[in-house]
Amino acid sequence: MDMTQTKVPELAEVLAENQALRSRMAYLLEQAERNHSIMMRHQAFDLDIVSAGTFQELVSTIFRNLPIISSLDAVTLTLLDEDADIQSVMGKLGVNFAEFPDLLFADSIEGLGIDLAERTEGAKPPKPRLCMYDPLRHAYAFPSPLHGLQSVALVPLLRNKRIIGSLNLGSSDPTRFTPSMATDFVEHMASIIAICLENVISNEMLKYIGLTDSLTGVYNRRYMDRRLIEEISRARRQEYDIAFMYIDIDHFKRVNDTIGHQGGDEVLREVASRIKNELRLSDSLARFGGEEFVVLLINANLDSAAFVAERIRASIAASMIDVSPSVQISVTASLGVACLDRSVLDTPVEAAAMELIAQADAALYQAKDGGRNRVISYRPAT
Ligand SMILES: Nc1nc2c(ncn2[C@@H]2O[C@H](COP(=O)(O)OP(=O)(O)OP(=O)(O)O)[C@@H](O)[C@H]2O)c(=O)[nH]1
Repeated sequence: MDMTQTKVPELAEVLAENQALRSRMAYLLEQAERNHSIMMRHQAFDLDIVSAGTFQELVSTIFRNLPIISSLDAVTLTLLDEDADIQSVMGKLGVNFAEFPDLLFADSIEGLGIDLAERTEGAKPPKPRLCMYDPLRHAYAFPSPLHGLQSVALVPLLRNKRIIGSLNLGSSDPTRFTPSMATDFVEHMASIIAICLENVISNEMLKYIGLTDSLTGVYNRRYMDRRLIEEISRARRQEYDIAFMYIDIDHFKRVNDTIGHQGGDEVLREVASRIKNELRLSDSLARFGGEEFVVLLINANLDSAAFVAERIRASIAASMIDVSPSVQISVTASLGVACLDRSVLDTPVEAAAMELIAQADAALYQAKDGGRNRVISYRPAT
């Protein structure tokens, strides 16, 4: 009997084993390549969101890229916004929420996509919840779910163990998110998203505070000076009219003397609100300091600006202002209106802005001089 033959495997066996190893290797290689490509895509995504400079940019990047790089069928983002500050400030900074139907806001932690019953007890931060999609339980996270949603991951967005929102991922594959799966990857992704969100929100809030008047909530002089330059350049390019209005409360010193400084502050707030009610969304209102307000009107010639000014004057004078339950006061205001002269194109924009402000101021002076509680339009001497 030939002993060597029993020890040496058949050639066919070796070939089969070799083939199996090769295909196993090819599979592992393919997996490694796939994982590498996923990792690269996620790294690119991380870079994109880290470099987003504004809230709008960050949110658009998340909604545009995350479904693609993670092969998801649904992505929604819920932000905890108890006093609606985020919505209010972002709205004022020009974020159009209609563009982001998957951006949701919750006024309490219960309104997030996180199942409170499942939240980890004690000081430990809540963990992501991966499970089958349930239209009832997940209605908060997916208010308008796509047809065929099967499994979801509700991932808390945490900053220093504080919940700031929830990232909600959905798939039409029932095995994509299951309770037994490891959650490190989604947790890591959510932590980067949470940092980015907190950064842009704080930056936008700071930006907003620097451009608004803390007493009345309307814009301040810094904002208006900047805006005026932008709008004059645009109005010149696109050939439309812009008008500028100065509004000064009459005898405001007397108001303060009669009802006190705090009462005066209340009057300023109410006057700001009455002016705002008469404006279009495209117009902007700022407090230039003291009892002076200014309005920049887009697409308005001198006559239409004077018409709006008259409405503002009437609304301020129309009814008493409730300073407190027992104190009411009646105030009037004088208004000066001027329109940008678009025929003069050789003046630098900054000089044109100063000129426009000065013209409205001169008209206001005439309104004061003429007896107050009136509107005067600036008409250049011909
Ligand atoms: N309550 C309050 N008063 C302010 C504020 N800023 C300025 N004032 C007051 O506004 C008053 C402005 O008075 P004046 O500039 O003399 O003008 P006026 O009394 O309104 O008289 P005319 O403008 O000529 O009608 C001053 O008494 C300031 O102290 C503020 O933030 N709050």
